[in-house]
Amino acid sequence: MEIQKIGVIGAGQMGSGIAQVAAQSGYEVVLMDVEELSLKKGLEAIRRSLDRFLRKEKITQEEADATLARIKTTLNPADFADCDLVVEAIVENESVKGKLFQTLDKVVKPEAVFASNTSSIPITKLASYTTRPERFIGMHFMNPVPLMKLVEVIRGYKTTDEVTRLVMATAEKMGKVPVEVNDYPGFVSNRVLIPMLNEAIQAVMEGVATPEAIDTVMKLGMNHPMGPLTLADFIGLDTVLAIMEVLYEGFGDSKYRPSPLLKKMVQAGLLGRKSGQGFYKYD
Ligand SMILES: CC(=O)CC(=O)SCCNC(=O)CCNC(=O)[C@H](O)C(C)(C)COP(=O)(O)OP(=O)(O)OC[C@H]1O[C@@H](n2cnc3c(N)ncnc32)[C@H](O)[C@@H]1OP(=O)(O)O
Ligand SMILES: NC(=O)c1ccc[n+]([C@@H]2O[C@H](COP(=O)([O-])OP(=O)(O)OC[C@H]3O[C@@H](n4cnc5c(N)ncnc54)[C@H](O)[C@@H]3O)[C@@H](O)[C@H]2O)c1
Repeated sequence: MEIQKIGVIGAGQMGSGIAQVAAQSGYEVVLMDVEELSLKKGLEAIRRSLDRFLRKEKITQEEADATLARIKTTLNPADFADCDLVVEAIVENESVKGKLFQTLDKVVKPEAVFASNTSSIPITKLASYTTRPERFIGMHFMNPVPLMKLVEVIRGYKTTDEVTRLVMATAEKMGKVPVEVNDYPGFVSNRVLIPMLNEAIQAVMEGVATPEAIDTVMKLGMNHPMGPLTLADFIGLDTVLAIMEVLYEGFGDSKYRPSPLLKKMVQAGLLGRKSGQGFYKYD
């Protein structure tokens, strides 16, 4: 089987980035969301990113135009019927993702591969919502997708070798470096990263230091490109909380208990950059 047409569901931070790199790599792309406004915002984010590459002469105007021409948007899952690969990047919630995959399973051709960009939810669990667990896999991109090289590839319990090879090759064609990891909550990336962010949030709650000071310590002390609070705001505090809850539930270990401050901020709608405020304010 060859991948020619890729469906992407969710036009948020990750979905818009995945649609962009897929289209930049020559794939035909269908991008879906629940409302026109989200699709419009997703396309705007893609244009902004392409403009940045244009300014740095990393791409030509023709390449930017061709990339946008390869992306079709829709609100209708039926438009995914002839996709070869469908990548899901919607809210980090198992039952919402499961319901979506049940819908897709009925309309997308049986030989198509389903991939989830989930940050933490076990792939074997998500695959169990479909009738094609052999053709279900985790394809975990990093934020911001156009810049970050890594794609964590996670097999479910029933994922075939053929599907794993196909998805690794697709990630390479997108200019990414696929790394295969086993199917445990948070995989490798978030099992290691997100507890660090949660601990930094705990340090803010306990008054160890201000967010600015904590970020400066990690940037100058550990050469991190972004401090942990800036990164948490960048990822989205709702997503950071959802990942901690998956780790806590998945491992049953109190070391993964989400910070009460994190919970309170999400309850207050302070989700970080995407809501205009988190630990910092954004224009
Ligand atoms: C949660 C999960 O499930 C998994 C995850 O993703 S975990 C999060 C993983 N991601 C990270 O850890 C990101 C850490 N941060 C970084 O690496 C860097 O801050 C960054 C690459 C995001 C930005 O780099 P920066 O130097 O801090 O800021 P900035 O100056 O804005 O950007 C650097 C360059 O990239 C460009 N750039 C940034 N975002 C871009 C985008 N989306 N598209 C195109 N270009 C972009 C900027 O234009 C800038 O270009 P110049 O060199 O010409 O100035
Ligand atoms: N933010 C990150 O740094 C990051 C990195 C890697 C993976 N992820 C994962 O990617 C997924 C998306 O995260 P995000 O940060 O892009 O979130 P986001 O909030 O920016 O975007 C999610 C998008 O999905 C749409 N959506 C929600 N339910 C939908 C449905 N049923 N059908 C179609 N569209 C729907 C929303 O309207 C929104 O536009 C999550 O599983 C997250 O854990 C996030």
